Amino acid sequence: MNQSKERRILNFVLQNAVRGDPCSVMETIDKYCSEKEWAMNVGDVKGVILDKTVEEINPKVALELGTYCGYSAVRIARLLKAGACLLTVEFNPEFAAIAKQMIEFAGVQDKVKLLEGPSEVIIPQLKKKYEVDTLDFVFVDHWKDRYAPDTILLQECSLLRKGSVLLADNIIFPGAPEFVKYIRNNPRFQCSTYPSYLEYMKVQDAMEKAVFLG
Ligand SMILES: Oc1cc(-c2ccc(F)cc2)cc2cncnc12
Ligand SMILES: [Mg+2]
Repeated sequence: MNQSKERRILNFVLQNAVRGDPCSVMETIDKYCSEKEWAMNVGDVKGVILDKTVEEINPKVALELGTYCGYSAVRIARLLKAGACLLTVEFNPEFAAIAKQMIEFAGVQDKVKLLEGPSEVIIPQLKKKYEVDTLDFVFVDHWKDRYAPDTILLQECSLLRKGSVLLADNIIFPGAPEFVKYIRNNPRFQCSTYPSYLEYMKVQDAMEKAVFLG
């Protein structure tokens, strides 16, 4: 049975990156996906916006919606301080299996908890099953038509507190119009837009930062 693109990305990392070195893993994924096969990692350009947001917040508890191959999980986890953790949600079992190996190879597994399942099922479990109180940071990077409902669900599950920060990928391309409409017209969020480019492409994209006001 021929290999998936995600398996080819992982194999390229296993053969070319430095085990235990998150930056090496990120650089190797970016090299493969810009030179050989495009893939929907947040990438090295929007990744800097993600880095700066994580460094500014210095989250103790972070959530990622949409793990894919684990690129942004590695990217976020490498910046987390001792005792901080990232919960990352992936509903596709093949992607989750690849991401698990990617996260372990990068050596950030002690900071990352990979939760396999649909976000609408996992989010309501975070408090009781995963012992989350509130989330300091949420990276929204899964299916665009889940962005708005999951943001509402996070609020309904009391997972946001005054100052919690959401950062959403792809609000221009592929776009998340319902989410943008919801979040920018919601007085409980302070929004700002970060124009950028689609990963590995000369195509405009942007990230939306939304601070929950409580
Ligand atoms: O960053 C992303 C990019 C694209 C995407 C797909 C097709 C295309 F042509 C261009 C871009 C899809 C995504 C799905 N989930 C999370 N992130 C994504
Ligand atoms: Mg994305």
